[in-house]
Amino acid sequence: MRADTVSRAVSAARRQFFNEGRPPQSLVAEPILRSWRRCADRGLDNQVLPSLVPLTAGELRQASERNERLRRLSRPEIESLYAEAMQTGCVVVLTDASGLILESRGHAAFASRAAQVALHPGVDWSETATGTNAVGTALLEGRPIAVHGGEHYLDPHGILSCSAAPIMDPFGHALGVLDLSGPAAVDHRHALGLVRLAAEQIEHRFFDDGFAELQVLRLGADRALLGTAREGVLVFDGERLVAANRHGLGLFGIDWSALGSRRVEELVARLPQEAGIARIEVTGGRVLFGRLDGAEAPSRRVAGGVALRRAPSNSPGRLPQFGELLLREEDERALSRAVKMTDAGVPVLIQGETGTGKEMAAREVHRRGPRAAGPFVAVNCAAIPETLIEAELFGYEEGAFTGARRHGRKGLLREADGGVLFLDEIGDMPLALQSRLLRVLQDREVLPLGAGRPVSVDFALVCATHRHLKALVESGAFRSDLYFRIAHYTIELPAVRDLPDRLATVRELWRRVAGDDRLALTAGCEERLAAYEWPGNFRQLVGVLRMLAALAEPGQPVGPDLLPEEVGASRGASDDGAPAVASSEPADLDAIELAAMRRALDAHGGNVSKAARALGINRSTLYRRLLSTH
Ligand SMILES: Nc1ncnc2c1ncn2[C@@H]1O[C@H](COP(=O)(O)OP(=O)(O)OP(=O)(O)O)[C@@H](O)[C@H]1O
Repeated sequence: MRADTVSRAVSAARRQFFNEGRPPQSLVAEPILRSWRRCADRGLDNQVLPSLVPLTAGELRQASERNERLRRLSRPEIESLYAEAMQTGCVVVLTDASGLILESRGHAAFASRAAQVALHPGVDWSETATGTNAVGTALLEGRPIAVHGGEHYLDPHGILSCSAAPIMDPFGHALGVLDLSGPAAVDHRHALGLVRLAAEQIEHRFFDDGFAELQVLRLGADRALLGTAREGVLVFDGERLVAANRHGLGLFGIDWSALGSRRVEELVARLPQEAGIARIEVTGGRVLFGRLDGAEAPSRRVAGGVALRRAPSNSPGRLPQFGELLLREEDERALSRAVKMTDAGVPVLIQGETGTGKEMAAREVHRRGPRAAGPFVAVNCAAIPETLIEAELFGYEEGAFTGARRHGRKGLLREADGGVLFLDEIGDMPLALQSRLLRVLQDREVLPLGAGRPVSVDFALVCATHRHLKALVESGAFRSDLYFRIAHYTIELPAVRDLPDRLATVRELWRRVAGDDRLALTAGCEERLAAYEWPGNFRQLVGVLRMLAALAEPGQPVGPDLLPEEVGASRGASDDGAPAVASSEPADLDAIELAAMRRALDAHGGNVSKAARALGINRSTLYRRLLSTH
């Protein structure tokens, strides 16, 4: 009903704007209208999907390499949004600073529909290229934005509903955009809040390294915020403010243009002199809680920050662990043996359902083995288009085929020389390529396309699959000789539902994810998490825990009412009597979002502009959300 009203308003707005050439006052939010105007001024035709040529796989890889830090720091949030995307039929998208899609993961059914409008890696989603859309418009507006259905400039994009948040570095430059996109017909009202929180988490991670020589002041109106992504962070080089996160700037009502010019004394009366958390007087006589880490406070660094956020890695009574992986003891032993196997040149095959940690295990085997100083080259055999996989793996010489790069390409097998080659989803490798791979493994030589002579290679091989490889061999879909070549030593990673003590697993993962003793799960919430079957295994479980940590109110235990519906319903037992949210509080994400908006409004005396600013959304969005809930 509400969605109908909104989409009727948007249809009327489109009619007025595109057919009658007049501005649709108040029928769409201001940023959308601004964006429509920009597109119209550029002469973009709203009825035609422009032909967007995606980057080649090689060019995309180069773009990914250029954005390696962004991708690395975004990985945990992409994992948790991926879990969300799988549950809500969406895809999660990461772009670079220009709007080029670097990664897109999520629900296969929607991903293929999205691909019809070129929402896939290698395509430019800047506003200039694709008209009003969440990614491009968030980049231009410099803030999170949702663009639903007909709010997109191009008619064919009406099938999409997208929420995006720019990821800003500590100096105020956009590094990329995180986006959740799904079908327009489905109401994704909590998506914007989730991407905004995820972007904040990523931005916060940029302060974990790179500022060792400087003074890093962490501030919050509530001491429970310190150490979380919601703390304000200000970095001083001597007296001068040189970097900050948006919460830090927001506390003083300034923006990134203040970097380089503001001095310490213009912001705080006095930096803390003692280790640990102190009360700090800031401009205007306000008192905040703060902590100083940094060059001139080495003892403070030890006593203060890092320990608050990172739980000690050697706490007593820990579960068996291989690197970051939580495992059964027998799996830990099996993985230690795998390190010896790769050392001895024996290929290792890791089997397990999706999200059981196959890639993490392979990386750890590389990290612990004698080839740790060499490269780790991961190839997802299911993700590379069949037509490209040969060139990608084996490389080619200059001029080998039309469209080949000028100087040829080395190929991933040769890139892995001296290190570990990880062939993920090996069960999906086309049969013809299986023969070529087998030859490489036998001869330890690669023959690039168009090359006269083979080139010798030396890598350790780790393969992984979620498929039952033996059954594929029996059905003829996988070569038996290749199977016997790669499956000398096989490890089967367990599904979460098969772990011996799921409660202990949930607790240990929560300890890592929350990283803070002040964020606790209620016993009822823990029980439901332990009782659920977790079809997406650790990936899904970690994703849900990250979502809970992001939604948690500091100082309040997290109850089962914040759990996704299917997880919350996993057990009929009553809660432990210590619910995170009082029983009068709402029970789903939309309602939680609404409660957060109401609280923000209360906190700002009903001033919508201030409340919207505090929530990181624009005023008209806040109005729209509040009005749509009546
Ligand atoms: N055993 C584990 N202990 C802790 N976290 C885990 C474990 N396994 C997986 N994870 C979490 O799940 C995420 C996904 O892991 P990974 O990519 O290694 O799984 P996978 O089995 O290779 O999945 P897929 O088959 O879908 O590619 C990791 O980033 C991590 O957060």
